[in-house]
Amino acid sequence: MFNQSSPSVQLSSPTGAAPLVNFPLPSFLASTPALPSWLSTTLVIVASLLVLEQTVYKYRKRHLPGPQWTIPIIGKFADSLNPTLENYKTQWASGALSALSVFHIFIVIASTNEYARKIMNSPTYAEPCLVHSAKQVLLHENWVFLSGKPHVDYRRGLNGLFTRKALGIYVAIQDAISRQHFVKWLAAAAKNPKPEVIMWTCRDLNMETSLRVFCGDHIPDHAFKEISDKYWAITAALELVNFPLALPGTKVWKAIQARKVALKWLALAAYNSKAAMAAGHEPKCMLDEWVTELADPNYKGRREFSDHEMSMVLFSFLFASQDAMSSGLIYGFQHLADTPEILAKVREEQERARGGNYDKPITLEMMDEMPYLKAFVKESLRVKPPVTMVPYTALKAFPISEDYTVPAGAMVIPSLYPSLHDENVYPEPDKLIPERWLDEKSPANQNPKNYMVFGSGPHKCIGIEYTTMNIALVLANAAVLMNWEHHRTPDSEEVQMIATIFPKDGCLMKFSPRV
Ligand code: HEM
Repeated sequence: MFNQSSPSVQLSSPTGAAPLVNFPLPSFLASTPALPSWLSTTLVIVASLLVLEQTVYKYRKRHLPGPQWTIPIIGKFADSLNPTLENYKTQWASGALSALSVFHIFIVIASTNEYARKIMNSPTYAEPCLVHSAKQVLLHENWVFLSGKPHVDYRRGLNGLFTRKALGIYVAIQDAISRQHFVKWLAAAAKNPKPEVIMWTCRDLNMETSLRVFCGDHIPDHAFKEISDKYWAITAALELVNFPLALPGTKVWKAIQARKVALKWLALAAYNSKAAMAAGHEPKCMLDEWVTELADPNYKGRREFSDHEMSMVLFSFLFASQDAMSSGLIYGFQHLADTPEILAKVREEQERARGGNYDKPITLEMMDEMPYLKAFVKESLRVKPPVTMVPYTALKAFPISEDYTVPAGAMVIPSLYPSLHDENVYPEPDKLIPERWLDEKSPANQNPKNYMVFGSGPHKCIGIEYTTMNIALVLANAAVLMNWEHHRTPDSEEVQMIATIFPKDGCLMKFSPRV
């Protein structure tokens, strides 16, 4: 195909020194005098652009493991459309840092705990970009995209929404909603002798819990349904890199429409909450807590938040929690069903902590008496971490190691999964062993930096206590009110990656009342 005596395209290095590449043109281009000049010019331009693309890729990748060439224009787009944990495991195994490219977005993947934490703790070099579509979906002005001091200050103002006092309000809502959903689950199971996929039922439970915790009664019931029905469009758009234009009909466009609906209702809730608190009502949800805190004369931070701004904050919480929490709940159910000895211990603890009275709503004080359940939740999230990696963007050239600098503008992805499956810290890393969290001297407890389920650094998850409390509470009520059998399939242990991770078969369960 290539002829040594053909003319060549030369590309200079950025320093202007020797050419980086001297690429011979294919002989059919060089020696076809019959081609019209416009066509040969076009072909030369196209060939030059293709060569440039490869050269830039190789220049950025340098010695990192990864494909030697990138597929023209789209790169590894096909893989990013259908990501698998197996492919990522191969990528992680290829090196502490490795590279690939999708739609000209150069991506560096970090697999070790050291590099993952370095990326997440270097705010001057890198900031979270979540996924490529996140700014379109969440809106550019959303607080989660702030960095440095403005981010720290804004976040400090939100910490009041996750205090123990606030969690005490939320726990009552979570308890009531989980019971209502279990009644529905049992009624549906009584009518249908076959096991059912719990992927959707868990997502519905989580959506209603989140919206009621965030908004209480400040939005009507049909708003829950509308947000819930449309939310899948947002999940579906969370590919690492999407088709670049949000044209009508594309996944990102559909996600934007769903966000508009959610923001409309959340802003109405903010408006109603402000009115209710001004009228002297008791705080009953997260918004009420927020509005009350802002009105407290001792409160030091910023006091004015528009309804739209509040709606964007709540939407950031919904966005951060809907997929991750649903994943955590589904694997919680699956893990308990697959390990009856652990479920038996959870039930024994429930008996002790609740004195056998399961009609009484769970309180935070009761949850303090459930260390085994909390250890189980922590371990279940470790074995199957909902978030396996968190994409960041390099704000400037980022000298991540002695011999490699991530180019400015590249995506740089700290992977969480490998840290959570490090066998030096978690012997038998794929095995579910809640006890490893009950022994303070265990390697798991001695190496807290490896527990990356919620990230690390200034953007570490703000909802950690909220999350563990909610998953623990749902499983606590489920364990005492229901029995459930896992219908195992060849795909039960296979992982499907849709923003977060789920069992590939959707997790088939058969529920029955516990009498
Ligand atoms: C199983 C459930 C959850 C998991 C696994 C999870 C995990 C994470 C991870 C890995 C990050 C990125 C951290 C980083 O960049 O260092 C994050 C950020 C965040 N999470 Fe969560 N999360 C969960 C639930 C929640 C919930 C329930 C909320 C809110 C109610 C929430 C709110 C947030 C927010 C707002 C951020 C961005 C924080 C910032 O930029 O400062 N998450 N979460």
